[in-house]
Amino acid sequence: MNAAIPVLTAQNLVVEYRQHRAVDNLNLQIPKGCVYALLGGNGAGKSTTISTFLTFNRPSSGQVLIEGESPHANAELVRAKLAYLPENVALYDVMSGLENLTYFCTLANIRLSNDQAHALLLDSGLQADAHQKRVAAYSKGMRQKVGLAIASAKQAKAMLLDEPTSGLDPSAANDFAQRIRAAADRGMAVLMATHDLFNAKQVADRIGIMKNGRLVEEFDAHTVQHDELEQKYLAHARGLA
Ligand SMILES: Nc1ncnc2c1ncn2[C@@H]1O[C@H](COP(=O)(O)OP(=O)(O)OP(=O)(O)O)[C@@H](O)[C@H]1O
Repeated sequence: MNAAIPVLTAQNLVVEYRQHRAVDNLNLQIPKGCVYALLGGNGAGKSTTISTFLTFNRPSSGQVLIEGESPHANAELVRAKLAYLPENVALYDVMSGLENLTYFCTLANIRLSNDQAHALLLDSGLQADAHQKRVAAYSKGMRQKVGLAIASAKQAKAMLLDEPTSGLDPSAANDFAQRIRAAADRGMAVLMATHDLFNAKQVADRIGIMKNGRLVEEFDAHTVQHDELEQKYLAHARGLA
């Protein structure tokens, strides 16, 4: 792949539900190794953007691209290149974390040895004594770690996360943020929709604020302090920006 091509691109993306424009001329580029946090109030269009990359929605006009190719023209791209962690990671409750990981990898034609599966779970932060326990007994944070292990095993080029830290206690949210950062540092591109400004500041390289389907502001996360970020966010939410 040409290194100059971003992993995830939205080009003049418009997504409409009947008459309602949920995403309005969105332009985004997320290169390898970048964590992009998409902020915005309820109904801003964040989840619709993520769903469009996953081909759950079709663009009304414009396009999304994965490494320069449209997943709407080649559906295989989503399976081969993306990992998706929704707010509640869908796993089989009757199986252990280890069994879920190997099962989902088998579906993706990836064979893991027992040692590789344990190593992936450990690397994703799931403590060893939980690997063989049924997922029914897992906390939300533990389920997410299995989701991260699946994403790592797939060697996904990009990970899409919707509200990943909602409902996690501060310590679990911090731990999760560090795992996301580590995945990006290994080269993954990450698009994360979140209401968690603290987490966004902590983990992201770029931050975009959406309102009424439009990207109203975008900046380098390292150039703003947490309180500035909160002020920017509130100014857009209150219509003052
Ligand atoms: N399946 C759907 N059918 C019709 N309208 C929808 C559908 N999904 C979302 N919408 C509308 O599209 C707009 C954008 O919704 P979206 O869920 O993308 O926002 P969001 O920024 O993710 O919000 P939240 O933070 O509440 O999850 C909203 O006005 C929402 O009501």
